[in-house]
Amino acid sequence: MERPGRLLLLSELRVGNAACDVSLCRSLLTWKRRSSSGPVYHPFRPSVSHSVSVSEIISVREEEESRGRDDGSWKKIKEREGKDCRLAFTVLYVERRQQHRWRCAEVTFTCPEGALRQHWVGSIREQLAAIASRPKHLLVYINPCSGKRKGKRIYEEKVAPLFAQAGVATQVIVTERANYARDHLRTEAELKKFDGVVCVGGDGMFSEIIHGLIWRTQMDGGVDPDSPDEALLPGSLRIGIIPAGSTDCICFATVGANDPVTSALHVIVGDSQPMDVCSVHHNSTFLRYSVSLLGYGFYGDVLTDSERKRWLGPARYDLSGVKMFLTHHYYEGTVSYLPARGIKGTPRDAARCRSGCVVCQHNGEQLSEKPERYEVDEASDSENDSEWRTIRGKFLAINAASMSCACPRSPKGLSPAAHLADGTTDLILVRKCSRFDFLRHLLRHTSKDDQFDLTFVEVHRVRRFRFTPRYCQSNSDLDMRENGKHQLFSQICRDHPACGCAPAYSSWNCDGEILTHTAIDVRYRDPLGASSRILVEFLTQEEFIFSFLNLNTFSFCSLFPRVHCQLIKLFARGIEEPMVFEDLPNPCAI
Ligand SMILES: Nc1ncnc2c1ncn2[C@@H]1O[C@H](COP(=O)(O)OP(=O)(O)OP(=O)(O)O)[C@@H](O)[C@H]1O
Ligand SMILES: CCCCCCCCCCCCC/C=C/[C@@H](O)[C@H](CO)NC(=O)CCCCC
Ligand SMILES: [Ca+2]
Repeated sequence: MERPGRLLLLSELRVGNAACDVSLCRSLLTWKRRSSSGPVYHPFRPSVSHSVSVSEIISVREEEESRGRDDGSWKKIKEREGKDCRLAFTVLYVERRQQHRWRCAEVTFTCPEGALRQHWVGSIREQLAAIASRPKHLLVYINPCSGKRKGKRIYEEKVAPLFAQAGVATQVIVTERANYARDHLRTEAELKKFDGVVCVGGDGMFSEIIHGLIWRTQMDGGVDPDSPDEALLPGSLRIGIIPAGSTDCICFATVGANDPVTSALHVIVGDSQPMDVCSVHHNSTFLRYSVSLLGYGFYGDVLTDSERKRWLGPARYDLSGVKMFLTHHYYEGTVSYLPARGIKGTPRDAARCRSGCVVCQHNGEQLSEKPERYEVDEASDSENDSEWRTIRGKFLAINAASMSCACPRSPKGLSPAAHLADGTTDLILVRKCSRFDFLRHLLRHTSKDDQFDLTFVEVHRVRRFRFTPRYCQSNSDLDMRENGKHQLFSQICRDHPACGCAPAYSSWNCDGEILTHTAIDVRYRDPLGASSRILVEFLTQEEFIFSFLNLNTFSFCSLFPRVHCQLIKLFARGIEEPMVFEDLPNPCAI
């Protein structure tokens, strides 16, 4: 029962034809039909109560007589009820639908007198204004080329009206080229003016935003993003994703749906979901950040192949997926990893990362409370350290999933028990096996069966890992020149299958972007270290050869990813547990 001291307002108002007891407490707006009201008194029908948390109210508006609906229904209501519409106000709020979708519902209350309406509207607005986490000014980037190229329309038709209703001001930028948003955030955007950044697009667009924001934060804070040992500074701006892409994996895994209206509502109510970010390095060179999948082998090859089929839209992944499955390439090399210690959770848990996840909370606190220990541990990390484990073999896929990677194609994701914000990534190794077995593994991503319960699959929860393809194992940049040539020719052979030469290298799929030599451009600002200079020199030669042969992929030999716990925050709350039956909204309630 609500303590009387917390009750702000209690009135008898009408909702449609029904008289209702309406109350506003500090956190709840409730309206309950009086059991004797309505056209027919029904002694056995229980009076129905609705409650909306103030935190999920989008806005409140005063109804105007002139706010005409086309059919003049306001006039009809007025005549029917004998009421003055100027005494009515409407509350817009979040309503939960199936499959984690949210919609904007509304309820109109009619007051017996104008002063009471003012009191109600004023009180609700005051409550909303007191919610500090709600964004008031957003910077919005729209990728007009994402997915089915509907980003602009989705924003204008579904999202902008909601932001306007909620009084959220926006500066909207339609990108003119790839990396436009990233570069704008890095150099030009006046970030102090905004409470958050929203991207309309797919995972690639989200990736641009985090690259821009994380870079800017490190520059402003004097942190060297190249160093794999330096702790990165968390940014202050939250990021919203309005899904309009082909996979929308980050949106799906943080909200539970890839639905623009749902995502817009999560932004409006000011949700906050921390997320891990994996920084990928080659020696002392930063390459890219990843929040979802860092994949070598199958997913690298699917992505490389699908990029040539962009014109097909989202279907390109299906076609390339089948093609690369039939091709059945495996890659030889060494995986080393640093198992995550002192944390809760394993990749084989039945429990899932859900809204308010205790595993993420626990591990996040653990890492923030003991940063020194974490740093000391990391400083002593080396391949000789007994903590590091090494596996050599032939692999069809090497995947690191920093979160589940759930998406419409695979609703439970690549690593169903992975966590959004626990400071770890799940390293999944799929060893060479028959096509039939690999198909069993892949198909289990779409069913309830456990994709890890197979002899040729292993999964480890790690903080850092390294993969070195066999032909790079000398691991020296100078040797990379020779290996680069090897890579170059195996690439040619891949494109000319008649010669029967299997490629020695795959590409890295980093959140749906191929890790190419162009990744290196983000680090030119600093004086280069000696080994990096050799690498860049090498890359420049390769760039020339690649562009001459029109080949655009390049695989870095040894990659060194490291997870940064809860580095960024999204306008999301994690996937909510399904509601119990009684909580479901009853459309016939009043
Ligand atoms: N104006 C633009 N013209 C061309 N490309 C752009 C433009 N703006 C952004 N891009 C690039 O388009 C690429 C794909 O965008 P995005 O990720 O939004 O869609 P998608 O690939 O269809 O979806 P997903 O990543 O979910 O599979 C990104 O790499 C992004 O950098
Ligand atoms: C023979 C076929 C059997 C079918 C098996 C289906 C298995 C589906 C697993 C889906 C895993 C999605 C991983 C998500 C990765 C994203 O970070 C990335 C960016 O959007 N998307 C891709 O790389 C796009 C990669 C899409 C791969 C299908
Ligand atoms: Ca994680």
